[in-house]
Amino acid sequence: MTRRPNNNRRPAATDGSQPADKPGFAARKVAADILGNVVHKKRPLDGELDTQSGHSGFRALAGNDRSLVRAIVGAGLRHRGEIAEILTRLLDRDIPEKTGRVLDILHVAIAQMLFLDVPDRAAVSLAVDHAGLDRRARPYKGLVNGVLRRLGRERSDLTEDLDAELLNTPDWLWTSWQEAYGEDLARKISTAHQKEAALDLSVKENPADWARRLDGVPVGVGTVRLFKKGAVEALEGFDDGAWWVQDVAAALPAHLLGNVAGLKVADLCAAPGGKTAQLAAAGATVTAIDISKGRLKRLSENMQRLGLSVETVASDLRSYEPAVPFDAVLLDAPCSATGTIRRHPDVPWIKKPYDIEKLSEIQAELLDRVIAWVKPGGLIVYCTCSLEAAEGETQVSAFLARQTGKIEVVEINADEIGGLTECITAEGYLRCMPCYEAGETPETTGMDGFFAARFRRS
Ligand SMILES: C[S@@+](CC[C@H](N)C(=O)[O-])C[C@H]1O[C@@H](n2cnc3c(N)ncnc32)[C@H](O)[C@@H]1O
Repeated sequence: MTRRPNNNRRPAATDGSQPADKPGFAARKVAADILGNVVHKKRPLDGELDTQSGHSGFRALAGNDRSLVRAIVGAGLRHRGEIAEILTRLLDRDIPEKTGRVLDILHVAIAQMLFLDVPDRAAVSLAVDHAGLDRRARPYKGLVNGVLRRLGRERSDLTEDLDAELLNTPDWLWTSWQEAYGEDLARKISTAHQKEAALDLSVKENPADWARRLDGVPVGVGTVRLFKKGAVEALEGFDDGAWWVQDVAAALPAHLLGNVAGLKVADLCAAPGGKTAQLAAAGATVTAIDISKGRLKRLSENMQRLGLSVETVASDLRSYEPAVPFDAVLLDAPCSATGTIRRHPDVPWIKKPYDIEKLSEIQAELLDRVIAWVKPGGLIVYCTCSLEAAEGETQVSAFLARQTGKIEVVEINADEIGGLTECITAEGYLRCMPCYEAGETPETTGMDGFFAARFRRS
């Protein structure tokens, strides 16, 4: 009987060791898997990188390899359009679908060669090993080797004239930003997305003192910005519940309700509780409502650490009715989260225009419902961490047209948001942009894209 060749046998490296055992191989393989899961299967990156419930290969890695995976996937997503364009310059024809992970392997290698401090030699050799060990990619091992070596040799020619801002933004998002803000601002937004965000903390009190203690800078209103990396749990004040992680822009909407001490405030779509904590720390009696029991559990854990007491309600706001109206309402509506791309570089590649359509329908429904949940004369703040006008400015225009006479806009003043005049629109709304700065800081690290509008019930 003639034996069929065993295509699944692992090839040995020249020194006799298996390529899969080489240092750094496991991290590259996991990076290609995760990149593929995000881009092709639309799985959120945070879920894949969760150390408890994420990708099994990621969970099995040591700490330094996990950091490497985060860096590779982050660069691969931030620069995805540039990498794809470089590949079209390198390849004579498209790589067919049936080649399995070949494209992901190439993206991972190019991300390292062009955007991380990894020697070409290591990136190329591990990519070639990976292709050799993957049953469907194996026939393309030579192509992977040839393409990556050519990139190493002809790097400057192949990367010339790349329109990074345009390439790294999916067409539909580019069109949306260009139509809403013009090309110049669309480019600045895209440029800001190439850079990782700083670590922003909302402090319960005394931001100047906490900035000194944590080696940070006070920005916005009650935010301390840090530029060092590392585990937040190890920072001073974490165990004592002195602060919580929250982008400077995300911290602004809660301030728009003014002095909430002694008021009954509904925090709608509250989990994991960044704004709940602000309101409770400012002395409000907070009812935090969210559809997700799991996320509310996290909110409760967060409040416990912070020593804050709030009521939690698990409910779909599309059917919820309060027993009595609140003094004020904050609606942080579910949205596309395109304002958080600096922190979540997967967002452009997992969201679609259809998501914006569906989400803006829910936002409109919630906006119409909440008017009755606040006492006459009470304030409603609506906000989204989105750059899309459909979830911000045009959403609110349509709301005002539907509810004429029942509500009025209360314009936002720059003094209420730490003097960030750039973030106030002509209509008196809040429009934060990733390319805006939150104050004078040693690094330009911007802020999340956020929209907020304030209304008073008639
Ligand atoms: C942007 S997040 C909220 C962030 C939160 N406000 C904070 O500051 O930490 C949106 C939240 O809306 C919740 N949500 C989505 N649809 C909902 C609905 N129909 N009713 C209630 N909550 C909903 C989600 O579970 C999610 O926690």
